[in-house]
Amino acid sequence: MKSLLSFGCGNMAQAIVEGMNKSSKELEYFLYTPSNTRAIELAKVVSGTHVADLSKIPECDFYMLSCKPQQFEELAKSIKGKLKPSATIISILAGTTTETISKSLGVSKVLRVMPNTPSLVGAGVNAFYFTDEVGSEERHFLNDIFSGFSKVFTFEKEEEIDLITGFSGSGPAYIFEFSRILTEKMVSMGIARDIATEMIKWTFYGSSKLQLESSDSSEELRIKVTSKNGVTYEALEVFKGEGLEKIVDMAIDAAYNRAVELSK
Ligand SMILES: NC(=O)C1=CN([C@@H]2O[C@H](COP(=O)(O)OP(=O)(O)OC[C@H]3O[C@@H](n4cnc5c(N)ncnc54)[C@H](O)[C@@H]3O)[C@@H](O)[C@H]2O)C=CC1
Ligand SMILES: O=C(O)[C@@H]1CCC=N1
Repeated sequence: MKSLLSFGCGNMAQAIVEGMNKSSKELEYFLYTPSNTRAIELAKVVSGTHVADLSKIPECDFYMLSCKPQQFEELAKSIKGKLKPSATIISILAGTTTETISKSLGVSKVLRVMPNTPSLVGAGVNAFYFTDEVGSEERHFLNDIFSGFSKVFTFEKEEEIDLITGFSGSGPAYIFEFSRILTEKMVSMGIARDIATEMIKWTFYGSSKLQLESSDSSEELRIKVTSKNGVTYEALEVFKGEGLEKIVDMAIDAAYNRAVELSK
């Protein structure tokens, strides 16, 4: 059995570790957070081991960096030179490059991942970039483990990870925000909150399922909903008139610029 230690057990690490644990029994988990609480909680959920402090770090096959990019420097200082030398580092940090990780930790085998939170329910999207030093056996193992709870896309150019961050990494937040706005509008028009919440959730779920299972493009699927002189058309005209596409374009550029800023 291989082992993985996660440094940080926040929202994203929890989604990945729980996703892994549900889909595979090939890993033993070690969990660390500075304040202990969430590491203890996650250790219980995945029958793992809580690491109380960094004075003695267990020898593991994989170490996952799961703190915020801004917390990495502090983490790196506390773990440099204490990791099993043959281990592969998995980083989920937005922006932070494999070069920074390699230099800060004195390591060369790094998998940089851009995950997303639907990993928690087995429907994540994970983008991979490996440094050259990661061998094919580790690449296959990691690909299999992550594929158990997500769709894995491997990129050959590291810059592409920054590029896709504002799409698949941040994407769930856009969906949840759109979902929130629709739900609130429905409630304001008199529909009971619990009914509105369920109806919007199912509308998103059904639309995603249809999009995945249909051979139609998203545009064709949209056209099939939009009756001539009908209801949907009026709503879509407002989106068009108010510049929804431009707004999305600007938002994605802002996300990308931030990812690039974090990589410096
Ligand atoms: N939340 C998301 O949807 C996504 C997050 N990410 C990346 O995942 C990483 C974590 O994000 P979240 O889970 O959302 O943040 P979070 O704030 O929920 O979790 C951060 C975790 O790091 C721990 N931590 C803080 N300082 C530390 C230190 N010095 N050493 C070890 N652990 C430390 C915290 O205790 C906490 O458990 C970030 O780098 C982010 O860029 C990437 C894609 C999606
Ligand atoms: O907001 C962030 O910086 C991270 C990266 C993508 C999703 N969460």
